[in-house]
Amino acid sequence: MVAEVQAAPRRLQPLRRLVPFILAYPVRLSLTVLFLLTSAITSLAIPAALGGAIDEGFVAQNLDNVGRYGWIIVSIAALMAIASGARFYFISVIGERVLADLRQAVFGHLLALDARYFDTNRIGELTSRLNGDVAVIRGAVGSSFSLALRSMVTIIGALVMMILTSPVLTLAVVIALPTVLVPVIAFSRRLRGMSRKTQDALADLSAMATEMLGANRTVKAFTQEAVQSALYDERSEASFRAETRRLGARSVMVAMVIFLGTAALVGLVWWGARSVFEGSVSAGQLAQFLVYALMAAGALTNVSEVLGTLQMVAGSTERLTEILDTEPAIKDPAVPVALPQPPLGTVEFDQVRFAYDGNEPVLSDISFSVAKGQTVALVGPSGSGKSTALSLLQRFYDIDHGAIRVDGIDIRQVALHDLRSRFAYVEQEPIIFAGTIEENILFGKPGASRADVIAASKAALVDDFVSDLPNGYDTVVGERGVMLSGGQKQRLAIARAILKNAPILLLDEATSALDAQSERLVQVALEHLMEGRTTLVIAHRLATIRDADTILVLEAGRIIDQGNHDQLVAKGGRYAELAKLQFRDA
Ligand SMILES: Nc1ncnc2c1ncn2[C@@H]1O[C@H](COP(=O)(O)OP(=O)(O)OP(=O)(O)O)[C@@H](O)[C@H]1O
Repeated sequence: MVAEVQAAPRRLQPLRRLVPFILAYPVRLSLTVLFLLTSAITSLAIPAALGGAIDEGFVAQNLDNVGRYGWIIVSIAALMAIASGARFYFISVIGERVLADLRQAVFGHLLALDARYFDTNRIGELTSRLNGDVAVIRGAVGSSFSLALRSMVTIIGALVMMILTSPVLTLAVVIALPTVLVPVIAFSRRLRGMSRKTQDALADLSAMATEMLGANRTVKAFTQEAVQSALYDERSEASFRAETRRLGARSVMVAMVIFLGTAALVGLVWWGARSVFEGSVSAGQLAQFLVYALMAAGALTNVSEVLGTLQMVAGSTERLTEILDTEPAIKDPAVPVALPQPPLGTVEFDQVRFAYDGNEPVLSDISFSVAKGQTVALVGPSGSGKSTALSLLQRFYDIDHGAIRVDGIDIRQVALHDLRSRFAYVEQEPIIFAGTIEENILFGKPGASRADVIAASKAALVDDFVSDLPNGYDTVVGERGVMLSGGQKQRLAIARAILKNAPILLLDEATSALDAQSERLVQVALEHLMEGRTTLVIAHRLATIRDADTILVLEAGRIIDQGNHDQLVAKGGRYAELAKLQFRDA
């Protein structure tokens, strides 16, 4: 919203950011300029030939000359047609190319941004920038840029030809010009701020649609259809009103240009007729001059129209470059330290303290270590900071104090890719993508062979249900895996983690129990996954913590107790209470 206030004085400046994208294609750009100039020059030659036809043909009553000039005009027109077509093609292709590059750059950059960025920005708003704003630029880069360039060349060319044709008449035009230009410029200023506002309103709208459509089951379950629909209507109406205001202002501007332009033209014709009667200008010259003046005026109108569009493009470009300019807070170190090879699989938290956005610490003074192959269970009431600990280990956020080490190396000294390659993460609510079963498993290790996928599936007991599906591994599972049961989704996520074959397993156990049969299958799959790996598990099942080498009991972001199950039970106290209340099958 701050940017919206700043958008006005910056005017078309954001467009400069598109320049490097365009300059990346020098050959296409040169061809565009070549055809642009050819089409402009040829279109300027036609009125000159017309003037000749009038003076040497019509006024001199010489039909041969009329024919000769006719042929000249047709030849020029042919050249102009070819050049115009080629110009349209090349500039459109550049437009599409720039667009694809921009879209790719923004998406790639978004994926590289850190967790905190996504905590504070709405996903729907970001996808709207990626789609809506890119579309605005697409609409303009091909047509408006082309029109703006062509109009500018035409204005300059026509002006030169006007001076060559009749300096006196040109002087008259130059004197009359400000009466048209001044109001137009004043008005286009008002249009500026309006553009970004309408874009923001649109982004808001599309963010809401993305969110609500994604959550359509929740909407239905809470019978929120009418309420959300009304809310959407309200915002849609706001967007409509903003757009209407902008269109109104733009229409007034167009009307103004038409009226002032016509009035100026009538004055010019009168002044020209006077010059012809006085004998200082020939009839052919006047006709020629008027066509140039009309061309210049037409081009000027185009410029005023294009200016409105370009301001919109500037707004969209700005919203996209804002993303490109956002530096990820979590980055690779300048000189990354390599993790040991082969991996040791050890984890160490050393007096770690962390707070989300400078609030109360969510974790304080957290110290523990996990040896190779050990299983450490994190338990504690909701909100005690268990998930946060796993996020910190994967460096989704940077800690405020202390150190986290993997294989003895501070994770801030390691390249992010290397660090995260060391973990297999199984989330509480596994994320399943809209593709096929195989694609979902391959997410763990892109490029793995079908045989490896099947081996992982077998270990995760995914193979069982996949072989019953009509399309097997090529079965499309629907957005977020809606076509799979809860247990199947969990096993699919486990297969993905098995395929990744990382030395350290991070497991966030599902809180809700599946039915006994499903639960048993998931358990077997998990046992296969944990085999030979160091495991950090946020445990909700009694069976899991019973098997853990060490249990860390968290409360309000601190480790209040640790030991194995039997030791902790023997101690009584907080753990025993938790065990009674919190753990499934307790
Ligand atoms: N992205 C975030 N931004 C700000 N605060 C957060 C964020 N994620 C979690 N918190 C806060 O941090 C605290 C610890 O949350 P965390 O998810 O780590 O707890 P948890 O022990 O895993 O809880 P649960 O068992 O309910 O998942 C909570 O008070 C929560 O509100």
